[in-house]
Amino acid sequence: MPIASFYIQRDIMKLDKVQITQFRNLTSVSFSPSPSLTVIVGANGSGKSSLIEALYYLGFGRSFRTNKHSAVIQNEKDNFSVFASCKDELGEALKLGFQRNRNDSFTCSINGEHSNKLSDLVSLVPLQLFTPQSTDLIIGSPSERRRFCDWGLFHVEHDFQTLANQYTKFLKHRNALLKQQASLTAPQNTYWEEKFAELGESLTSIRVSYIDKLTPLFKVYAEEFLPNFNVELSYYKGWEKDVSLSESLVKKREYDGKIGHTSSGPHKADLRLKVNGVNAQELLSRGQLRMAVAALQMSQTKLFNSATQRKSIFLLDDVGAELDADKREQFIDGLLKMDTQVFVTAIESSQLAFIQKYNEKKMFHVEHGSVKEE
Ligand SMILES: Nc1ncnc2c1ncn2[C@@H]1O[C@H](COP(=O)(O)OP(=O)(O)OP(=O)(O)O)[C@@H](O)[C@H]1O
Repeated sequence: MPIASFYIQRDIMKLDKVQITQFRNLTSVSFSPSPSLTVIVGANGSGKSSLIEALYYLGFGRSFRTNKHSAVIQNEKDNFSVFASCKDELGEALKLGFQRNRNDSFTCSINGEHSNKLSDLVSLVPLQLFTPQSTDLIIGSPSERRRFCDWGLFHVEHDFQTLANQYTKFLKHRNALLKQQASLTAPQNTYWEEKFAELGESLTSIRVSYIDKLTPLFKVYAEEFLPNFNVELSYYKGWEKDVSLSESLVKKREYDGKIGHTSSGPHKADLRLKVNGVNAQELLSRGQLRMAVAALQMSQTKLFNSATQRKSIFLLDDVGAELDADKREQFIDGLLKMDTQVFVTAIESSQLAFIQKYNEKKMFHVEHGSVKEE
């Protein structure tokens, strides 16, 4: 039986012990985070972001800083590993692990059972990240925003990943036909386009219904974080309005043939954010863009909680950068109110003076790759 189906009901709640080995400058680190707020403080280069990056591997199987897995493996070592123990919703212990080797192979483990299917692990660890670079969600390419929606769908809709994988397979096949300049209307090829259109429409309807649920939640957070702006979220499905995907594909066949790939479909979709009627990046300051990202992520957290009855994990790296004290507090307050397990890094604890008010917190100090509880 595949591990994922065995563990399908075994949703994790909170990480209660973390062990990181040979990850950047973290040779061997072990700590027990708070189920609520964990604060990690340390000087530049001490290893704070590395610790966040290692946790991120449990939720995504990759880094948010580099595409080269070998860059995070400690110099002169052959692999790194991250282990975490947590309780599932029945209160039973669950042990999760991820190991990546220099030869690029990796292993996920769930209660000692090994798997090389990443989704087995990451489906158990609903995790979001906020860093100073998170403004890419708004100013970056549409793929960033599709990834954002798809994170929610992956964790909320059981069939989403299978559908998305099938769609990608048919997209690749249609693109291959276009590159070979094959006739898409030839009897042996029509199946591919028809099926591609059908999958594309299904993927779109699942995304549209997700965005419909997200939008009212986002409105509430946007009013809180960007009170002086009129913020609107809309979804571009990836082809022209008022026609079906199949009609759009027919219309663009010649054009697609020239460019050698498919120009219509949910792989071209986008989530658009307008502020006072113009694109958000044209009007908002960097700090305000970050607040818009925070509002998007908070609404995603809220939707995740209500759709699954589960709680998620939130990593906030370098929270002092370009978020003023009030906004930091508002952000962390909001996440903790939703019973999210929050990890925050800062260079100095004075950047987080407001955390005194939280009872259930733990503070750690990172120095030259070692972590001590304060
Ligand atoms: N593969 C590696 N092996 C060993 N050390 C590494 C590796 N990659 C990076 N480092 C070192 O790990 C240290 C920790 O970096 P990290 O980015 O975690 O620091 P940080 O505490 O977040 O600092 P800042 O506040 O400047 O962002 C750095 O000194 C870096 O040079």
